[in-house]
Amino acid sequence: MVPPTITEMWATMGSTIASFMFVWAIIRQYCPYEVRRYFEKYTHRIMGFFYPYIKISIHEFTGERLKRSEAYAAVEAYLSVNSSKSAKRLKAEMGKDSSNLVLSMDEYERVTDEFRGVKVWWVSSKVMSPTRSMSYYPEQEKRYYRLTFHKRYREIITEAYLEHVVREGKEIKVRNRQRKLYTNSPGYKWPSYKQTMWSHIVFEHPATFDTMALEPEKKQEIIEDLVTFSKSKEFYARIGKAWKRGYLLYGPPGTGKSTMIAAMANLLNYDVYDLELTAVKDNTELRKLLIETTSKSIIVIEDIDCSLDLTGQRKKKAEKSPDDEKEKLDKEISRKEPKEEGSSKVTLSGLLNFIDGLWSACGGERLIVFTTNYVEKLDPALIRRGRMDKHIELSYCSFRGFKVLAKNYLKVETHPLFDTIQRLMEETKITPADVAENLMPKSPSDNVEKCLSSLIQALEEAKEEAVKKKAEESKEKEKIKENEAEPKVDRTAAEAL
Ligand SMILES: Nc1ncnc2c1ncn2[C@@H]1O[C@H](COP(=O)(O)OP(=O)(O)OP(=O)(O)O)[C@@H](O)[C@H]1O
Ligand SMILES: [Mg+2]
Repeated sequence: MVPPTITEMWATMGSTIASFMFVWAIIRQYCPYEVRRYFEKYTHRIMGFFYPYIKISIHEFTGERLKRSEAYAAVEAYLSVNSSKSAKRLKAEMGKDSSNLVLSMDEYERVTDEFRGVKVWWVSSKVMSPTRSMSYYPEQEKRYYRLTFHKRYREIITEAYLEHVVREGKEIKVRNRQRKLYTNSPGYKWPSYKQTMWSHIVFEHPATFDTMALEPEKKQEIIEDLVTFSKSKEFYARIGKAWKRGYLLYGPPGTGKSTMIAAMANLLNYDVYDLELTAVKDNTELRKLLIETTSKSIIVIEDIDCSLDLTGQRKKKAEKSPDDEKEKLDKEISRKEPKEEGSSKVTLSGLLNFIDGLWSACGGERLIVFTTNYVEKLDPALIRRGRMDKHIELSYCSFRGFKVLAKNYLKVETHPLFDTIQRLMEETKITPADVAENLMPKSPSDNVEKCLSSLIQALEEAKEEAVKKKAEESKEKEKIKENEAEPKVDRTAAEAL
C-alpha cells in the first residue's frame, strides 16, 4: 500500500479537526451544561497526550465563602505592572490617591512573560458560573488567570516562577494600596450577615517623622527601630517569635503621641486599627477583633489608662504569688468590674492574652501601640518588655523641636527672635501642640515676626504661671508644716503642766 503523502496527511488532519470543531460547536450550542463538562473532561485528557504545554488556572474566588483569592489578587497586581507594556487591550482603574489611573490587562487578553530565559503566557479570562435551577442569585462571572508554559520547564515554573509572581505581586499591592483607618465604633451592633467587626475609612493623615518636633537622635532611633522590625521576617521566624512589636507612647497631653502613630503608619505603609476598648463587650469579642486585623497594620489603644480599669489591680495579689498572675488577676478584676448592662467586660488578663496569645496564629507583621498620659498608673504586667517592647517618652518641646516646627510652619531656619525663644524654652515647659498653635498664622496678614512674637508671649505667660504655681505650692507646704508643728507645741505644753 502506498503511504499517504504529506499533503494527504494534512488534508486528513484538517478534516478531522474540522469535524471535531463542528461536533464541539453543536455540543456547546445544544447540550446541557453537564454533558458539556463531561465532553470537555475527556477531550482534555486526550489532548494531554499530545499537547506539550501545561496550564495553571488561578481563580478569583475560591471556596464556599466566596473569599477573594489572595493568589489571584497577587497575580493581578503582578500583571498590572509586568503586562501593561506588552498587552494591547488594557483596562484602567482609579489609583490609590484618586489622581492616577492604574492599568491592567483586559479580559481575554494574552501577554507573555519571561523568567530565567523561559517564556510563559498569561491569559485573563472568565466563565459564567452555572445557575442552579432553584438559585435565587443571578448568573455570576468567574474570572481567572491562566498560565501556560512548556512541560520541560515544569520545575522552574512551579517552584520558582510562581513564588516570584506572588511575592512581587504582593509588594506591588502594598505599594499601590489605599491605606485604611479601621475602628470598632462604640455601640455598633455586629449583624450576622456582616463580614467584619471593623468599619473603615481611607487613612490620609499627613504626619511624618519629618514634620514631628522631636530630638533628631530620638527620631532617628525610632525610625531605625521601625524599619528594622519591618525587615525582620526571617529573624523573627528563626528565633521562633511572632512578628510583632509593642510600643508604649507616654507623655503629657499634646506632646505628639497620636501624631507619632500616624507618622509610624506613613513610614511603614501600614493600616491603622484604632481599637476602642470601652466599646468591646468582652474578652471573646476582643479576640474576634484581633483575628480580623490584617498583616502590615498598627493596632492602637489610645489612653489605655482611661479605657478600662486596668491599673494597679494586680499589685497586691502579684506580690503574694507572681507566678499564675493571669488567673488570679481575672478573679480579682471580675469582682471589681462594673456589672452594669452594656459596659465593657474586657479584663486585663483578656488584654494580655490579646497581646500574647493569638499572635502567633495570625502571622504577618503587626505593631501594637498603647498611649497614655500616666505611665506610672499602668499595671507593670501590661507594659513589661516582650509586650510593650519599646517605651517612648514624648515630652515638652525642646528648642530643637521648636526649630522643626518653625521650619514646617513658617519656613524659617533662623531668626533674630530665636535667641529669646531658646532662653524662654529652657526656663519653662510648653507642649509641641501649644508651640504649633502659636506658630499657626491666624490671618492672612500674620507674618513670621507676628507668629514668633505670639509664641514668645505664650512662653512668658507660661513662665509667669509656673512662678505663681510654685509660690502657691510653697505656701501650701508651709501651711502643712505649721499644722504639723502645732500639736507638738501642745504636747510639750501638756507635758510641762
Ligand atoms: N511632637 C510633635 N510634633 C509636631 N506636632 C505636634 C507634636 N506634638 C503635638 N503636635 C501637634 O499638636 C496636635 C496635638 O498632638 P497629638 O494629638 O499628637 O497629642 P497627644 O500627645 O496625642 O495628646 P493626648 O495625650 O491629649 O492625646 C497635633 O495635631 C500636632 O499638630
Ligand atoms: Mg492623642
